[in-house]
Amino acid sequence: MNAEAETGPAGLSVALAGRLGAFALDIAFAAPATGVTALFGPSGSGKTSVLRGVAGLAAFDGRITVGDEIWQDAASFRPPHRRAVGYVFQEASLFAHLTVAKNLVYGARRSPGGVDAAHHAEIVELLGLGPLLARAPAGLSGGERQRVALGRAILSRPKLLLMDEPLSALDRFAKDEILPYFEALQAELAIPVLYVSHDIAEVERLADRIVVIEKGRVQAAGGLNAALTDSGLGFVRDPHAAAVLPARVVAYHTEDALTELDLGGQPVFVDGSGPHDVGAARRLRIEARDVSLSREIPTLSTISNTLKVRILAIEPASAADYSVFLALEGAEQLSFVAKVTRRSARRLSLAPGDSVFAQIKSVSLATARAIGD
Ligand SMILES: Nc1ncnc2c1ncn2[C@@H]1O[C@H](COP(=O)(O)OP(=O)(O)OP(=O)(O)O)[C@@H](O)[C@H]1O
Repeated sequence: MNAEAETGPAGLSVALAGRLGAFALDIAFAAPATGVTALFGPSGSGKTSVLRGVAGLAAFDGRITVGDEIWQDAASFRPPHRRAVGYVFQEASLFAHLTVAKNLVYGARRSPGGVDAAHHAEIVELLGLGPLLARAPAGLSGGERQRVALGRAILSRPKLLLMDEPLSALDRFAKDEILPYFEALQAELAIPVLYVSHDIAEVERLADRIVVIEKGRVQAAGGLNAALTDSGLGFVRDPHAAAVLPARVVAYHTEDALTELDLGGQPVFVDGSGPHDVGAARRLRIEARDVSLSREIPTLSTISNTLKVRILAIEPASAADYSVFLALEGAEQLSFVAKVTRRSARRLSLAPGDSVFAQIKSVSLATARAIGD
């Protein structure tokens, strides 16, 4: 996967270097003007330090530009209060003595345009905050508090949204409840979002791009699909390793309750997901262990999703298995991975460059969100 720096003039560009005690940070990456860029990496790799540096809360050397604004370079350093960031932390720090309604407009009152009623109504609607407005923070659940914190951050009209593991303090149930709100909101945001996480399931659902950080350095950066299926990165070694691919809804087949999508020119059928808007972009999640390979079109099979693919590479996954890296025929930039036994790979004489058929046992819509470009 190649590091990419092309984001156009309105994007975010970050280059920071410096020390925090014994820890050395030296990173550079770019993010497009819209969409979610996940900063992903192990604990202590420097993710929070990057966000703090971007917000001006930690003083590193370097250069930061947001749209046409220079926040920092060799000659200048904007202090934190002059960097229009919305910052959402692990634990929402709401004002205990103010209602949700007043917490929400706290940031907006200080923003240049003040409170915009239409924007306010839209954010309240997207985050489902209406029923909470009169409540005090003390009575809210963890997920509700995070929705309020996110609403407040956005109503301050930031040029950049920073989210530092906003779901990590929540249990799985609360996470599942809040994720659809995050997805809906992020699809509407017209600013770059940096999202720190070490939960790959969150990244699969929310991110458009990934910057992998390790020991204070950028290990890799690129689009979600490319990162998740990069043999050089660790994602494919997870037992639940999955690729996430952009698809478009073509039709809903009422008689079978199946949604048909177009994946790089090939049809894919997804069940149980109800009617969808024809033409809408969606992301598909395909787990490597749900993919099997065949030399011929499997006709006598109950599996309905078969994709024409080309083998890019074959690598050992365990003593018994290989990871087979695949590109979609006709849309080679889209990739996914099959986990197959070494025995089967030998039996089929699988080799890089071969055209084969991938049968997908289970394919799901990872989220209601599309993958941004
Ligand atoms: N003010 C500081 N002084 C000294 N060392 C610091 C300071 N702030 C952070 N560090 C160190 O810098 C390294 C990176 O920390 P950082 O919080 O950025 O990592 P992270 O990737 O966000 O980790 P986590 O996922 O655990 O939050 C850590 O080793 C940390 O101990």
